[in-house]
Amino acid sequence: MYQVQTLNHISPKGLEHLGANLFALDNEGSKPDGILVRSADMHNMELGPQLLAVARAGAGTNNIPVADCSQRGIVVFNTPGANANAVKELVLAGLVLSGRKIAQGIAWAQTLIAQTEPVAKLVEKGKKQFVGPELAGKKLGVIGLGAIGVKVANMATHLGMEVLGYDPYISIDAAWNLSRSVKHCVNLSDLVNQCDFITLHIPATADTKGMVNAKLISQMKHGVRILNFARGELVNNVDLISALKSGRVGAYVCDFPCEELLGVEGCVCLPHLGASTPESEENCAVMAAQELSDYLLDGNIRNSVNFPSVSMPRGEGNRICVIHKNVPGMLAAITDVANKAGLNIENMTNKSRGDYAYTMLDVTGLVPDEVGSGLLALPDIIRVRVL
Ligand SMILES: NC(=O)c1ccc[n+]([C@@H]2O[C@H](COP(=O)([O-])OP(=O)(O)OC[C@H]3O[C@@H](n4cnc5c(N)ncnc54)[C@H](O)[C@@H]3O)[C@@H](O)[C@H]2O)c1
Ligand SMILES: O=C(O)CC[C@@H](O)C(=O)O
Repeated sequence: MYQVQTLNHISPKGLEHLGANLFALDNEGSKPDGILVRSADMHNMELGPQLLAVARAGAGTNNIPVADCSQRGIVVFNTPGANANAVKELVLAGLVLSGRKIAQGIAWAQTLIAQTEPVAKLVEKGKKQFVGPELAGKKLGVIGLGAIGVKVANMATHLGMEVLGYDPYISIDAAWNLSRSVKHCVNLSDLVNQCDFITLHIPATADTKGMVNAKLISQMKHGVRILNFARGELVNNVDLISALKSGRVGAYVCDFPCEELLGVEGCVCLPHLGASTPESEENCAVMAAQELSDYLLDGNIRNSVNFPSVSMPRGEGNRICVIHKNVPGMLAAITDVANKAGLNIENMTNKSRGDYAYTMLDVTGLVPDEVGSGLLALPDIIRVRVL
């Protein structure tokens, strides 16, 4: 029985994929084998030696200590694309909110109840302060053309916008899905200096944190409207607030409120609602639970952010799963231990990713305990499981 801890609310539709006879859900989680998480910050969490995997029901994994997990042989999964439509739809709202001063208009309309003049008269007198531009005919810059960025870019072409995209690491799949009317920018300056609206769809990493700063803003068009449904850390808030005050930035719509942004004129903060639809919560939970179950029960890895994708159909015998360093001689050393134990290797697969690699052997015959201990005694072996 595997113990699974949930650190956030995970849609019950996803949890149904963890069969009650094989998995025990334990929210106190003293010694979980697997963790299901959404946005809970795991950086200061103590991760026990028994922990095998963390499945993020969502896209961003910056709340998880991924490098530390890799070193300890903990597989981290995410759910690529599972919430992309939900975010795309909220970006549509964000585009309109950034231009038409809707949030400010709604807040103002609420104040009219206390006035002496009739509300309808006050509305017609006051509405001119909330005039804002249409989207059609304007230029939208999409930074990051992954699962969400591609959907946003394609949607914007249907709104009559001219769309420019920047992503030096775009995947082949994403490129195939991108509308051919999206203009490809080879550098960021080329995108930011011509766009009326800019939307961010990149992960928060050491390279991207604080990417929207005074220097980049100085290259943008005066009055540019910026949307951030990716991560708060991508934007230097001090620089952004000063640009909002000077009018260089016309509006900032973001999904990541923080102390300094609240109450700033021109800034519209949503409470991290990008993925908050029943459909997306369910998609993410189902995908994350399936990934976790497939790894815990059969050792297969799909959609990991720190280990390679490795899957093999399960045969009759035992399966030996080995997480190891990506260094020469490992396969020979692993198969040598199996051979010495008299095991016949029926099927085998091995893949590497960066500094790490994963090998699975399907063997006939019972696997003696000394195989596990023999493998673990080898240099550069991180984790061994016999399933
Ligand atoms: N607001 C929300 O609730 C919500 C929901 C989902 C995702 N997100 C955030 O949005 C991000 C993107 O999600 P996704 O599903 O599209 O992820 P994704 O991995 O499919 O796409 C990210 C894209 O960014 C590109 N990229 C990376 N570094 C870049 C850089 N320096 N410049 C330009 N492009 C760069 C990658 O090549 C990739 O194509 C996530 O990492 C997450 O932080 C937020
Ligand atoms: O779980 C959520 O509500 C947000 C998820 C989102 O930030 C993501 O990166 O996928």
